[in-house]
Amino acid sequence: MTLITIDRVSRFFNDPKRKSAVKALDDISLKVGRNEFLCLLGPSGCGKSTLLNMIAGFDKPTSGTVSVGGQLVSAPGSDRGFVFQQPTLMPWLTIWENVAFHLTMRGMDKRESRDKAQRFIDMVRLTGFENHFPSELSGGMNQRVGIARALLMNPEVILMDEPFGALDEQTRMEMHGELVRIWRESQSTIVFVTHGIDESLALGTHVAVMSARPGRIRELIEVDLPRPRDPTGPQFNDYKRHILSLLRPEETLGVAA
Ligand SMILES: Nc1ncnc2c1ncn2[C@@H]1O[C@H](COP(=O)(O)OP(=O)(O)OP(=O)(O)O)[C@@H](O)[C@H]1O
Repeated sequence: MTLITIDRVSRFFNDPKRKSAVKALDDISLKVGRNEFLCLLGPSGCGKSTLLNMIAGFDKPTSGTVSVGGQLVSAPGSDRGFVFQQPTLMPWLTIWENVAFHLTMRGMDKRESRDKAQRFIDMVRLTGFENHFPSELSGGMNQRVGIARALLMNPEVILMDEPFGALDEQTRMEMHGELVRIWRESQSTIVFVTHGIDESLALGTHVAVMSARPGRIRELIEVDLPRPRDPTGPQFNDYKRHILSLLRPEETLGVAA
């Protein structure tokens, strides 16, 4: 069942200094089904974040439409949780207060919001760190707090913009395993921006490969690999080779010539 529909979306940004317009996205159409894990993959500047921001309602298409759950997106809403590249936690609040931030902002009683936050603190495996402050946790742990905060609102879809980009390789791989477990447990739909081919293949049920600016969808690939995925396995490498050929068509032609 389709949850997100991106229909013929283009986005131009005005560049007043150069008196020109930047075409960031060109006629993008894409459907994301409920419970899917879609990775938006492409080179730097191809418009991945711009597309994600439109699903979030932070930005609007120049033409075309984005809808979530059959509703046209025109502004941010609690049906869409967002996890940023940096965890964006409030350093003066404890972990549980950060996770429960949106509830307390809405005036929910402290005890009730603490109880609600606990389920998600447990889910991201931070039990025991409830009263710590962000500065006392590692980068990966803080990113888990950001994920718990997004999950708490029980959104239809979780939007993630390169959330593990700042982590070391080993922690990133550990976070991949955790995120897949959380995605399954919470039965959520995830749209995840990355420029890592391995990362997209480790996580996604689908990978939308985008071309360099102006961003277009080169191919939507369904990833039919068992989990946990083996990044050294032959099938994984077949997918990787295919994605590389989509991302570097000019270079491939150059080599062939
Ligand atoms: N607010 C803005 N004003 C002007 N140009 C913008 C704006 N936001 C994005 N762009 C341009 O749109 C294009 C796409 O940017 P975007 O950040 O979406 O790419 P990206 O694929 O997410 O890149 P990265 O992987 O480096 O984060 C870029 O050329 C960028 O300069």
